Amino acid sequence: MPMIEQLKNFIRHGKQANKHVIPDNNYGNNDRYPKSPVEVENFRAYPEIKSRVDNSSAIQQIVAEEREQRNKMPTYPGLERYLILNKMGDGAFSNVYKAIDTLTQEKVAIKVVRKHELNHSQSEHDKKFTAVLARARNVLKEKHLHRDMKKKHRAIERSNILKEVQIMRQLKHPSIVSLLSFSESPDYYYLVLELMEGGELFHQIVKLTYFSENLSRHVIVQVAEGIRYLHEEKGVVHRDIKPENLLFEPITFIPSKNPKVPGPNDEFKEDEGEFIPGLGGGGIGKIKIADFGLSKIVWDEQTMTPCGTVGYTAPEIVKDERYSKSVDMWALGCVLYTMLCGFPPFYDESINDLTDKKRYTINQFFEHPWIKDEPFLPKSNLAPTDNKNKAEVRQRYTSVDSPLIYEEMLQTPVENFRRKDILSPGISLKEALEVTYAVHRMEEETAKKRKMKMSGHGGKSLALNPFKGRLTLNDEGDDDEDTSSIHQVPISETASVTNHASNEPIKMKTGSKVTFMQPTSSSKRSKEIPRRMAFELSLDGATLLCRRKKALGTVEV
Ligand SMILES: Nc1ncnc2c1ncn2[C@@H]1O[C@H](COP(=O)(O)OP(=O)(O)OP(=O)(O)O)[C@@H](O)[C@H]1O
Repeated sequence: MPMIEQLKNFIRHGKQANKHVIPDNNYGNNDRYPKSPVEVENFRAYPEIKSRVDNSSAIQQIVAEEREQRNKMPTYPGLERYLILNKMGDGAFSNVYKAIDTLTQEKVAIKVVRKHELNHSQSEHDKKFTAVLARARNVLKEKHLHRDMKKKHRAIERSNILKEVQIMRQLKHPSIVSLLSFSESPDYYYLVLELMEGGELFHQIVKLTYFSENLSRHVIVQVAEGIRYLHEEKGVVHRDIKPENLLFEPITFIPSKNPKVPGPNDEFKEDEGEFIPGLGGGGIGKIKIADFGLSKIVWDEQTMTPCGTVGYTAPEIVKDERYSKSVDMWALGCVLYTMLCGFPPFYDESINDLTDKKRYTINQFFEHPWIKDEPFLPKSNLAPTDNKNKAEVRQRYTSVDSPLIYEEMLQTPVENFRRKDILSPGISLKEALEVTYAVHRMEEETAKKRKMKMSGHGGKSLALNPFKGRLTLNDEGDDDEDTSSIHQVPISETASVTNHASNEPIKMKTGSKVTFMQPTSSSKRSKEIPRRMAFELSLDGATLLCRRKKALGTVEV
C-alpha cells in the first residue's frame, strides 16, 4: 500500500479511535497532524500502523508527504467535516474535489461553486458572454437593454445552481450521480456528491482511441437507462449529455488475452483489455450521468403534464425543442458515435463554424462527396428515369465492366431482388420497418395532440370523424385544403396496413392530425394509394388504434 494511503487510513481510523488526534477544523493546517505527546501516543497505539511506528523516519516521511499534498488544498468554511484529498475536475464556476467524510468514512466528491463569480464577470464563461453582449449591443444600440441582459445573465447563473440542486435532490437511480448534501457559506455553494473515482468518460475514450462495440454498448445502455428514468419517471431533460458529463467507476483493467491482430488498413487502437458482460471493460465499470446545471423539469412528475400553468402554456412552450426529450436522444447518438469512432460526429475548432454543423439540408446531402462523387448515381439535374442519364450510366458502366450484367440487371424485375425467405409471407423487412416508423410517428403525433389539448391549446383538437374506414394523418393545417405541406411517409407509396374489420387499407401520412376519411372521399388530402396487398399486418393490439377505437366507439379497426 502506498505510504500516502497508509496515512489516510491512519487518519480515518485514528480519528475514530481518538478525537484529539485530528482536530476537526482548518484543513490544510499543519495542526491537524499528531504533534503533542498524547497524539503521538495515540498514533503509535493504532494497530494497523504499529509495525511502522518503530520506524519513525518512515512515519515522518509519510506525514511530510501528506502535508505537502494537503497544503495545496484550499480550505473552505463549513466543510470542516470533510478531508479534502485532491482536485478531480472543474467547471466554469466550480472546483470538484475528492474528499473523505470524516464522520461516515465515506469517500465523496465535493463541488464547490464560487458565488463571487456568479456575480462578477471574471470567469471564462462570463468573458464569452461579454463578447456576445458586445456584438448584441452593436446591433441593438440600446444600453439599457444591454444592462438588463447582463443582470439577467447573472441571475440565471445563480438560479441554475439552485435549480441543479433542486433537480438532483429528486433523483435516485443507479445511472445518475447522487447528491448527498447541499450547503453554503457566504462565498460558496457546496454540493456533496457520490464519488465517481474514474472521472470523465471523455478521458477514457481519448486513452483507448475508441471503444469496441461491446464496451460502447455497455456504456450507452447505462446512460440510456439514466435518460429513460429522467424522461419517463421524473420529467427531466438533462440537455448536456456528453462524454465529459458521464462519469465512471473504475474496474481492474485486464489486458486482452488474445489481442486482435490489426489488419494493414486498421487504425491503431489501444488495447482495451478483456470485456466482461455486465461488469465492463477498458477499466470502465458503472457509468453515471453528472452535471445537471442545464437540466430542466419539463413534466410535472405527479400529473405528468407539461410544467407551467396548465391551460395557459403556449403551444410554442409546450413544443419548444430546447426542452424536448429529443435533445437528450440526439446527444445520446452523438456519445455513441464518439465512443465507436473516437471523435465526435460534429467538430470544428471554431465555435461559430461548429454551430453551423448541424443537420444537413437536403441539398447538402446531395453535395456530400459520398453521394456526389459516385459516378453511377443519377445526378440531381437528371431524373433517374431520364434516358440521357441512363445512357450515360450505361456507357460508363459498360466501358469498365461486362455489358451483359448491366443488360441483365436492367431486365430483371425488381421483385426478384426481394427476399422472400424472411419474415411472414408477403412482408419485407423494409415494409415492416416502414410500418413500424409510421405507427410510431402516429403515436407520437397523437400524444402531442393530447398534450396540447390538456394544456388548453389543442384548439384544433383531434376532430376525428367517426367514419369506419381508411385512416389518414393530416398536417396541422386543419381544415385548410392545401396539401403541399403534407409529407408522405415512404410507406404510403409502397405499403399499406389492412384494417381487418373492414378489409380497407389504412393510409398513413405524417402530420399531427388524425382523421378518419370516408373511403370514397374525393378530398385532396386523401389521395388514393393503390391498394397493395404485399403484406398484411394485424394491428388489433396496436395501442394507438385501440385507443382510437375506444374514443370513437363506433370505429372498428
Ligand atoms: N461526482 C463526481 N465524481 C468525480 N468527479 C466529478 C464528480 N462530479 C464532477 N466531477 C468532475 O468535475 C468536473 C466538473 O464537474 P461539473 O461538470 O459538475 O461542474 P460544472 O461547474 O457544472 O462544469 P461545467 O461548467 O463544465 O458545466 C467533471 O467534469 C468531473 O471531471
